[in-house]
Amino acid sequence: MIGKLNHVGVATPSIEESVKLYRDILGATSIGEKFVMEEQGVWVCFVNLPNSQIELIEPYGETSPVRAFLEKNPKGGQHHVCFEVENIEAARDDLVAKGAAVLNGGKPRIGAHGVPVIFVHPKDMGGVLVELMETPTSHP
Ligand SMILES: C[C@@H](C(=O)O)C(=O)SCCNC(=O)CCNC(=O)[C@H](O)C(C)(C)COP(=O)(O)OP(=O)(O)OC[C@H]1O[C@@H](n2cnc3c(N)ncnc32)[C@H](O)[C@@H]1OP(=O)(O)O
Ligand SMILES: [Co+2]
Repeated sequence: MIGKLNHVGVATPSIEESVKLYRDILGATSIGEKFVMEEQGVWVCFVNLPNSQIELIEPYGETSPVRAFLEKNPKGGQHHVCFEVENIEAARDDLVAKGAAVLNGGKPRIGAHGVPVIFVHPKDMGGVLVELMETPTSHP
């Protein structure tokens, strides 16, 4: 069912500080502007790589889903992996039928690429928070 790895989410207490690591230490040359995703409760900034992206995420608002993660991991860390799927509802239905816990009641939200996304609880994915997003080109 899953297709390309779209991005790896990295939680950070400061996008500005993380950008310095990817730019100055690892030499990333294409880094986008920081923007807010209010509904998702995060600030987002993409580090663009030839074959994928690192999605830097910083909490936005009191109810941000990243807050608890940063309390446990104050310096930040790898937070989720995101795979592309052709159809988000079909993917969701398939996962639910297989007994996986799809977060937000299984209701897709619009993600940072402007396409619907869902998340699978890490307890059902061997400790890895998995995001699925509809392939951008397959979406009108
Ligand atoms: C913009 C968008 C995009 O790309 O388009 C994004 O990515 S937004 C990315 C940010 N948005 C999201 O993450 C939305 C989905 N995430 C969530 O709803 C939440 O963060 C949960 C994954 C349900 C975790 O919530 P919460 O911390 O309250 O934990 P919980 O009580 O349900 O479960 C706790 C157990 O899960 C573990 N746990 C929590 N976050 C984890 C993570 N990121 N990776 C691996 N394990 C994780 C805890 O250590 C704990 O393990 P133990 O029980 O062993 O101690
Ligand atoms: Co993401």
